[in-house]
Amino acid sequence: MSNDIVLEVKNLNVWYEDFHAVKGVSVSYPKKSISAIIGPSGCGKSTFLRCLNRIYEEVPGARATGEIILEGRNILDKGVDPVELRRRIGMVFQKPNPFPSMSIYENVVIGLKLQGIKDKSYLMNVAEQCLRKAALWDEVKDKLHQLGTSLSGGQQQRLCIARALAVNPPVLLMDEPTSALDPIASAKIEDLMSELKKEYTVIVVTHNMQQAARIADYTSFFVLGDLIEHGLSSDIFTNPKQKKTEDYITGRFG
Ligand SMILES: Nc1ncnc2c1ncn2[C@@H]1O[C@H](COP(=O)(O)OP(=O)(O)OP(=O)(O)O)[C@@H](O)[C@H]1O
Repeated sequence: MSNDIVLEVKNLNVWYEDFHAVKGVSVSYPKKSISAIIGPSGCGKSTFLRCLNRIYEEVPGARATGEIILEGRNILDKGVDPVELRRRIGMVFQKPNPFPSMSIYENVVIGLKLQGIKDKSYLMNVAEQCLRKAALWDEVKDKLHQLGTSLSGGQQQRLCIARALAVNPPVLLMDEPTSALDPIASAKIEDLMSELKKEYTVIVVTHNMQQAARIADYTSFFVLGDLIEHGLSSDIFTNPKQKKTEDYITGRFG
């Protein structure tokens, strides 16, 4: 695996019982880049993303074969602790999901507290850094002890991003992170993603092709569990190699 690659997926297959949802997908993710996953509803985008930090396992009857190599290990191996894995591969969901009983500050530092870190000044320092990285600090610095759920939807999503960053994962997964937000809040998250790629690798599922074209360096196009095409977004959106990709991006199919 080249040094520039942080995550490499090799021949990934996923089944829900006997339904084959992801079919032999191979793709590599370079460090410090944004990759988008696009495709029609039900094509396996979320299933694929959910394999990358193994949360697919929470669906009874779901199983995956193949390899997902992170830091030299196949994360699908039974010996890999999923809790530890999720500290290396963070995730942000479609609907902002701050912990409802926790303050803004507690939401950010909970991952570190669960690791046994108690030093208050260290925790406050990390909270500030992560809220700054999530472009939320200025809006919340005077109310860190209010409930996370008291924030607006877009602020809650940035809080969830800050929470994911607190354990310093090299890879951040985002499953339609802006689809529940208004256009202004969405634009803020897009700007934030472009900022985050200076340090992190971001892999995002989106229904919004304009969003993929705007922010993603690379795009994967899925249909019915197959990866039809993966490449530079500039190629996928202006000069796709596959007829199916062209039909999809021009709105003739999907
Ligand atoms: N928990 C599940 N049990 C059984 N089948 C599932 C489950 N989750 C998803 N599937 C099936 O797997 C396929 C891929 O679903 P997935 O949610 O990954 O698609 P998607 O591309 O993310 O769709 P959407 O864009 O609509 O969110 C679909 O046919 C779906 O019905």
